[in-house]
Amino acid sequence: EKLDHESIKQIEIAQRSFLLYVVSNLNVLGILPQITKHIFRNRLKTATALRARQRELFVPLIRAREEFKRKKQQQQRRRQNGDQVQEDEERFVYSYVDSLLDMEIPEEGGRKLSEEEMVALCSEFLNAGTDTTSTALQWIMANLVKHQDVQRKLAEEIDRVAAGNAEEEDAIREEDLQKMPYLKAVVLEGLRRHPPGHFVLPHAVTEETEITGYRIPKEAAVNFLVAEMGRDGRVWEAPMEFRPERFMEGGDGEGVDAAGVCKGVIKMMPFGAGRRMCPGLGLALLHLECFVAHLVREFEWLPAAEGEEVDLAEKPEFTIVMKNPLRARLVPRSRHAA
Ligand code: HEM
Repeated sequence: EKLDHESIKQIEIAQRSFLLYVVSNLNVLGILPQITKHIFRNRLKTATALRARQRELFVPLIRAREEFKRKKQQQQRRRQNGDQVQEDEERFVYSYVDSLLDMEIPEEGGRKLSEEEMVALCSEFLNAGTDTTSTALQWIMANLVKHQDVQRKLAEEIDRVAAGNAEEEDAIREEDLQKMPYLKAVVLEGLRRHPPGHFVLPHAVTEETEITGYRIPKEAAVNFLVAEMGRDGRVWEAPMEFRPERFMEGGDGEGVDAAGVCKGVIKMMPFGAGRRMCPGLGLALLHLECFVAHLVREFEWLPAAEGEEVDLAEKPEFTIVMKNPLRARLVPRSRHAA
């Protein structure tokens, strides 16, 4: 909140450059790394330079936070000792960086994280929490442009629920979102049809195991066909069609929860499953519902030009993005005209 626009822009550039470079150039180092790290040493050099830029941007912020935290802790100790402490205006809200500063690694003698490790974790956290959500949002809005009937039905639901809000209150409240089942269905359908990740992060088994006749060797990389699961014709009717109604009463997705599970069966898994499932699931759904509700409440989303079709072709980046990014014509909804 306190960073100026330019500093945020710099972080955005550093994050995006790092992410795109690593995804398209460093995967090869996973194969025989002892050899490939020499053959592709220039790629490693570029990635190291991109990481150095992140360090340059993040370390001052991490140190400033550490200092602020120390000051707050001192104030608290003095207050506990009965001293008069001048209240400063800034509240202390426990943040992700605070959790990194507090962390101790029991397996390594309780040592703290190094700055280098904190930079890497901040970078992963920022990418995990932004690229995924913005990709999902773009796919959902693209489908709303393509399916005007769905958009109309959604706009009606939003208006109906938000109608009771005070005139000057522009924002849709979090509790309003709970009363919008069709909005939830639109978001779930977006995640089913276009999961931002077509795979989860690679997993491995700690011991050799057998699953339905397949031997999984110890430490072999295991992954899941996330996108295929959501598009499986044996589970979903007309799986390639965007039909939020399927998540409503009587549909083939009725009862499917945010994690993609219905009565103990995993029908889709855009957030992964099990212990390493996405920890940001709740926040992501809240963001998506909140953004979609506001975007649809404020504007009518129309094709960019008469007869222009929305192209649903995919392109792999860090997530699977729209090959041709969404172009749309936005018309303010009439409630503003009054
Ligand atoms: C639509 C939005 C999102 C989708 C589709 C998504 C999806 C995923 C998936 C598929 C995984 C891998 C799970 C696995 O390997 O089994 C994952 C991991 C992760 N996600 Fe998300 N995610 C989203 C939003 C977020 C947000 C908002 C945050 C943080 C604020 C976040 C933080 C993380 C982190 C830290 C991990 C790694 C967890 C671990 O390795 O234990 N994600 N996410």
